[in-house]
Amino acid sequence: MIRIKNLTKIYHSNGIDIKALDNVNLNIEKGDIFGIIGPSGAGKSTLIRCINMLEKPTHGSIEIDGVEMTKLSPTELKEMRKKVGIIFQHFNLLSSRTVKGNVAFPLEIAGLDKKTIDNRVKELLELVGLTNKTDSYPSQLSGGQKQRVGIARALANNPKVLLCDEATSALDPETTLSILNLLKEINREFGITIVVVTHEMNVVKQICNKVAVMEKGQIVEQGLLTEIFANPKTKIAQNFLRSLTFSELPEELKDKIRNLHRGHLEWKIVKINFFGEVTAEPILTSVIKKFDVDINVLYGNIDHIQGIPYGTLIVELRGNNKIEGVLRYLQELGLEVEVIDNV
Ligand SMILES: Nc1ncnc2c1ncn2[C@@H]1O[C@H](COP(=O)(O)OP(=O)(O)OP(=O)(O)O)[C@@H](O)[C@H]1O
Repeated sequence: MIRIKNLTKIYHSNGIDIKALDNVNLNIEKGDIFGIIGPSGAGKSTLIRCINMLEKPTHGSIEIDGVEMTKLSPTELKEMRKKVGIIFQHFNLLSSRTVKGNVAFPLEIAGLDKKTIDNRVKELLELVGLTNKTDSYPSQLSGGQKQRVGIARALANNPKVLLCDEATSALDPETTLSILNLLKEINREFGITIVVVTHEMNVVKQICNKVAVMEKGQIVEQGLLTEIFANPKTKIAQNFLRSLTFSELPEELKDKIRNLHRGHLEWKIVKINFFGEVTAEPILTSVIKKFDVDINVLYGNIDHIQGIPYGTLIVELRGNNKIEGVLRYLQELGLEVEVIDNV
């Protein structure tokens, strides 16, 4: 559906060259919800804006549905852009137009007659759940409602691809979830391919089937979300996954740890992060059997991404001269292990 080959984008700013994209190669298949993640400045927005030629690549090729985007005339590009909708972090609505007027805008530009436009706008507002806001202005809407208008507008010309540039970054978690559910529904119902640029792993976790990780203008890792999740190869992907577990201990847990009765045995508080097929329970059982230590589970949190478990366990290990061996064993099993010294 989208084939990107050797894509490079260099910005020229105040006499210096900034290589925002450095030889990017990417294949996005029809029906994918494809996540592009990476830290600030990695080149995510530049990449998504190159896909619909809002940014002109310095070199390389972008093919959508068999059409080479970089070679189109202005008229051909205008026609092709109807196939590629885009939504933005700050919605980019026209403040002087009502909800209806915003959604109608691309249809007016396409030169459709008033009756067709009215019918299509009605259909779109029903789809995004905004029929009761038809005549409201953007300033009268919540962030989530504004993004729903953005989505209706982006879908107006029946695109094959929907690009989402940090589309939920300005929204609270609950509203984010409702927008992500709407995107999922659109993907399922109309088979629209969706490309999602985000710096939040949580967004990717909710909706994407595939993901590419970007760093310094390059794609450093890509594949099925489940594969990357089960076996992240780069440091940056590992860090993104870590953002799904918690880094700061809850106060109640700190109190609990401070008040533990220790006795005379050697002890350590250990945080274990696990992703993928390695699940916690059999591991703890085998540690107890193998090392003859006591394990006191202080905290546990397990969630799933598309059926794959991940989570955090905080345990107290007790047992003289055994603990270092346990830590090594857990690491060998591929678990991320951290000794918590100070709480
Ligand atoms: N119009 C521009 N002119 C000059 N440099 C730019 C321009 N747009 C982006 N850049 C630079 O290109 C690099 C990539 O920027 P880009 O916005 O694509 O990254 P990003 O991953 O989307 O970051 P963020 O998550 O902060 O939006 C950065 O170094 C940025 O400063």
